Amino acid sequence: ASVKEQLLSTVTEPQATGRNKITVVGVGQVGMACAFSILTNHVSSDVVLIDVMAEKLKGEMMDLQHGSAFLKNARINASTDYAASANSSICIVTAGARQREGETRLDLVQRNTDIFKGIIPQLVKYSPNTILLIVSNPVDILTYVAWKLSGLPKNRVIGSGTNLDSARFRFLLSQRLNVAPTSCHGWIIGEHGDTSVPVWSGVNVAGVRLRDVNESLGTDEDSERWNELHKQVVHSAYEVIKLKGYTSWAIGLSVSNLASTILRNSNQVHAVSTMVTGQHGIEQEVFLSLPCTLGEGGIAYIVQQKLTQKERELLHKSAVTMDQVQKGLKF
Ligand SMILES: COc1ncc(-c2ccc3c(Nc4cccc(C(=O)O)c4)c(C(N)=O)cnc3c2)c(OC)n1
Repeated sequence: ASVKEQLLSTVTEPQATGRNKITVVGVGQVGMACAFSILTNHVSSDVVLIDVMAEKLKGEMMDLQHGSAFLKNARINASTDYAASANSSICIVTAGARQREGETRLDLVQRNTDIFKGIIPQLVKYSPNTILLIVSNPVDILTYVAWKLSGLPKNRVIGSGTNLDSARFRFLLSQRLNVAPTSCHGWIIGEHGDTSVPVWSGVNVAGVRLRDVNESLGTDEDSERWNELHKQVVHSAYEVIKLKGYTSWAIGLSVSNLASTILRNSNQVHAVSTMVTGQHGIEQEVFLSLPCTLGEGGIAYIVQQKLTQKERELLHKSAVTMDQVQKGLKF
C-alpha cells in the first residue's frame, strides 16, 4: 500500500471543486490585481488564471503559489486551456486588445468583440452556472457582448461598471467632509467613464441630503463647486494612466469586493452594469450601471432611484449612443 493509503483512511474523496472557485481571464495588470485582491482578502480559496500567453501564465501562477502559506492555503492554478476553469462560481474577464495608434473606440470594440468570441463561449461551456463579471473596456458594451455570446440570463452577466467610479466619488466626498467614506453615500450611475451620471439628489450623510442643505449642489450655479468632485472622478483614471501607465489596484480591489458580495450572498447594493431596458424609460437593449443587489444568483434587485429630468436625460443619451455602437458590431 502507498504511503498515502497507509497515512490516510478515506471517509469520502475530497471535492474537486469548492463553491468559491473564481476564474480570471487576462493576466495583465488589471487581471493580476483582481486575482491578488481576491486572494489577499480571502474571497476565494480556489483561483484559476486563464490567458493565451503560456509563459506569463506559468510565471504569475508560480509567483502566487509561493505565497500560498500566507493566503490561507488558497489553490492557485493557471492554463491556456479553458477546461481548467470548470465549475467556476464567478468568471472575471479582463482580457482585451490595446488601443492601437489612431484606432477609434468603435474599432477597438469590434476587436474586443472578436476576442470575446474566443473567450465567453468557452467559459460557459465549462461553467454553465457561472456568473460572468466583465471588467474589460468599454465595459458596458462588452458586458452586452458577453451577454449575447454567453446565452446566460441577464442576472448572471454583470459589468464592473461605475462601481469603482462610485467608490472614488465617496472617497472624494469623505475628503471634502472629513467623514469616513463608508459614511458618505453617493452613487454614480450610467456609462462608465466620461459620460457617467452623479446622482446629486441622493448624496447624503446619515440620510441628510446635501442638496437639502444647498439646493444648487452639483449644478454649475453652486458657489462651492461640488460638481468638481464628479469631474475629478472622471479625470482620475486618465491621471493615474498618465502617471503610472495604467490603473490596477483600485479596480482590482473593487472587483474583489463585488466577488465577495456575490459569494457571501449578502445582497449588498453596488453600482454595476446590468441590462437596463425598461428602467427610467430606457427602451434600448443596453447595459448601464444602476444600484443593484448582488448575491449568489448575480443581480437580484435594481434600486428604483428617483432621478431628476436632467439625470434621466443623461442616461437616455448614453443608451442611444451605445445602442448605435452595438448595432454596428459584427457577432
Ligand atoms: C477559440 O478562438 C479564440 N479566439 C481568440 C482567442 C483570444 C484572443 C485574444 C486574447 C487576448 N487578447 C489579445 C491577445 C493577443 C493580441 C491582442 C491584441 O490586442 O492584439 C489581444 C487576451 C488578453 N489577455 O488580452 C486573452 N485571451 C485571448 C483569447 C482565443 O483564446 C482562447 N480563442
